[in-house]
Amino acid sequence: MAPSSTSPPNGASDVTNTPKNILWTIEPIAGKGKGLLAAVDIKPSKLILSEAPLFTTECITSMETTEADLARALRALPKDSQRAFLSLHNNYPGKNPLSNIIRSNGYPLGPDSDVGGIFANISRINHSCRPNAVHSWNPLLNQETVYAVRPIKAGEEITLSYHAGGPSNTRKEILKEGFGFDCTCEICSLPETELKKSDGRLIRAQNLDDNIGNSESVRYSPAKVLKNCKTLLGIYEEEGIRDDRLSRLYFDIFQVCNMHGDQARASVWARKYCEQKKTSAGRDSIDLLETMPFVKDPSKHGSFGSTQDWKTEKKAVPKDLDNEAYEKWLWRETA
Ligand SMILES: C[S@@+](CC[C@H](N)C(=O)[O-])C[C@H]1O[C@@H](n2cnc3c(N)ncnc32)[C@H](O)[C@@H]1O
Repeated sequence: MAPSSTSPPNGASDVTNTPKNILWTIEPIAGKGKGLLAAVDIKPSKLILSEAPLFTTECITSMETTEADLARALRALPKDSQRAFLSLHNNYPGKNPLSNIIRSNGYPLGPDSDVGGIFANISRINHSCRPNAVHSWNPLLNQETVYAVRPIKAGEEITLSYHAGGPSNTRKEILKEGFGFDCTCEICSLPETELKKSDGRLIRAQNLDDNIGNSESVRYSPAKVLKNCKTLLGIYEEEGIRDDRLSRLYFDIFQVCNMHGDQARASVWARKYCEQKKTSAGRDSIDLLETMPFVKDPSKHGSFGSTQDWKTEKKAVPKDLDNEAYEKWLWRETA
C-alpha cells in the first residue's frame, strides 16, 4: 500500500493530500490491481487531486525511437520520479516496457492535445462506466485535476471514465481494444436484468444524443430536439451520470435555444453549463471561463440567431414562477 500522505515524487505536485488533509489512499482493489479509495466522505465539487505529470510524451521524436526517447527522458528525472514511473501498471508486459507503461497510464493533456502525461497518483485511478470523479487538464495550473462529481463515501473507490457511453457490450469492446482490460465496474457487474435495463436506457441515450448533435434537426425541428434533450437529461439522472456528458448536454441545450434567438433560456443553460464545469473542473476551468461571457450575453456566441423563431431578450427569464412552472417555461412547454 502507498499511502497518499507520503510526499509526492519530484515533479508531481499534490496540493490536497498533505498529511493534514488525506482524502484518499492507494490500495489493492479486487480484480483491478491498485486504485484510489476515499479516506473520508467527499462531496461533489471537491478537488480530490491536482497533479503535474511525472513527465510527458513530448520527448518522443519518432515512432522508431519511442522507447529510446522515453528511456532518455526517464533517466533525466530524479530517482524517486523514475521509481514512481516504473512502478506504474503495465497492461502489455513484454517488449517496449516504457511505451507500454505510457500506453497503460497516459492521459492526453487537454481534449485536443497529442501530448500525453503520466501521473504518479492520477494514473492509479481505475475506470468506471459511471464515474464519481472527473479529470481534466488545467492549462493555467499546468496540472491535471480530479474533482468529485457525485458524493463519495469513505471507503468507496474513486473512479474516472477512460471512455464514456453506449451499452455495456460496446463499452466493454472499446475498453478491451483501446485499454486492454475487461471492465468490472459497478455498472458492467450489475445483475443481468438490471444491466439489460441500464443498456436499454443507454442505447436510447445514444440515439437521443445523435439527434441532438444533428445540425439539420437543430435547425428545422428544434422543439423536438429540446424534448429529446429533456428525455436525455432524465436518463442521465436515472443512470447517475454526472460526468462530462452532463455538461456537454447543457451546452447543447444552450446552443439549440441560442440558435433560434431565445437568449433568456440560452443564458440559463449557459449558467448551468458553467456551474457543472465548476463542479467537475473547478472555478479556474478554461471551459467555464470561456463560457461565462455567454451567460451575460448569449448573442456573442457563434451559435446565436440563425433564426429568431424563439426570440426572447435575456432579461425575459421569469423570476416569480414556482419550480414546476419554471421548469415548464425552461423546456418551452407553456402555451
Ligand atoms: C491507469 S491503470 C489504473 C491503475 C491500476 N489499477 C494500477 O494498479 O496501477 C489502468 C489499469 O487498471 C485496471 N483497471 C482499471 N479500471 C478497471 C475496471 N473498471 N475493470 C477492471 N480493471 C480495471 C486495468 O488493468 C487497466 O489496464
